[in-house]
Amino acid sequence: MELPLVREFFPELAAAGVVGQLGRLGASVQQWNARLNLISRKDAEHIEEHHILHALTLTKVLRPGAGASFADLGTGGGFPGLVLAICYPQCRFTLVDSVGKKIAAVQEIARELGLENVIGRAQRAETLREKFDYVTGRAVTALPKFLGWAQPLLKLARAPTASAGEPPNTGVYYFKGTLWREELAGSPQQPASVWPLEAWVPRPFFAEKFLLHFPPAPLTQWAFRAPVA
Ligand SMILES: C[S@@+](CC[C@H](N)C(=O)[O-])C[C@H]1O[C@@H](n2cnc3c(N)ncnc32)[C@H](O)[C@@H]1O
Repeated sequence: MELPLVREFFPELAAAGVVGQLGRLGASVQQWNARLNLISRKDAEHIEEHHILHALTLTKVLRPGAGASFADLGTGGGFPGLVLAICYPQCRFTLVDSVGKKIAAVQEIARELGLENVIGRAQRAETLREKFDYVTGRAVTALPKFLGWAQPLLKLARAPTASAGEPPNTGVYYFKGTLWREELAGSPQQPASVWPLEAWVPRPFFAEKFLLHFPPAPLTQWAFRAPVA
């Protein structure tokens, strides 16, 4: 699969030689989608923009060092997890979804692409007990609930970044529309950074879509309970 938009908006990835792998990922997910509803039919037709490009916006801010560990919660057809696994072969990715057949497909896609840095977990995110440097998610559940699953999975000690001297940027990365403000109103846990995706990919599909970053927080900060009405 040719990826002209990826080449246009992520020339650094073309230089890094990963566009071919991303194209094979797109083709493989489309093939699987014909058998199994991994992603919606409309999204499958626009897989480059809706899934690959969307997930790639994370590479504008992530700088994981070698050996860093990621959990992608509610990965569905492997987004953003599989895209990141291609971009960061030096890191380890645990892709989690409660639907077993989606994880079976994601594992098969990873095998077809020769991605040795991916493992799948068919289980509910809230039952995970491992620790990770990064937790990612898109379109999984409301933010307070997602943060409640994700924060306990984060290592509190910061992992090294790829370039010495850069600030540590581990934590939770979640994609969300403008609703994020409403969902976190009154919560002590506010994002440390909010990036509008349109700044990186100025196309209508990315309008009002954001990437939010929450650094690892001690228990007292993430265990927020909404006040009883
Ligand atoms: C709308 S899909 C999004 C999939 C993918 N993140 C994407 O952006 O294309 C939401 C996924 O979250 C999964 N999910 C929902 N609740 C979950 C939970 N508690 N633990 C693990 N996966 C969950 C669903 O099975 C589904 O595959």
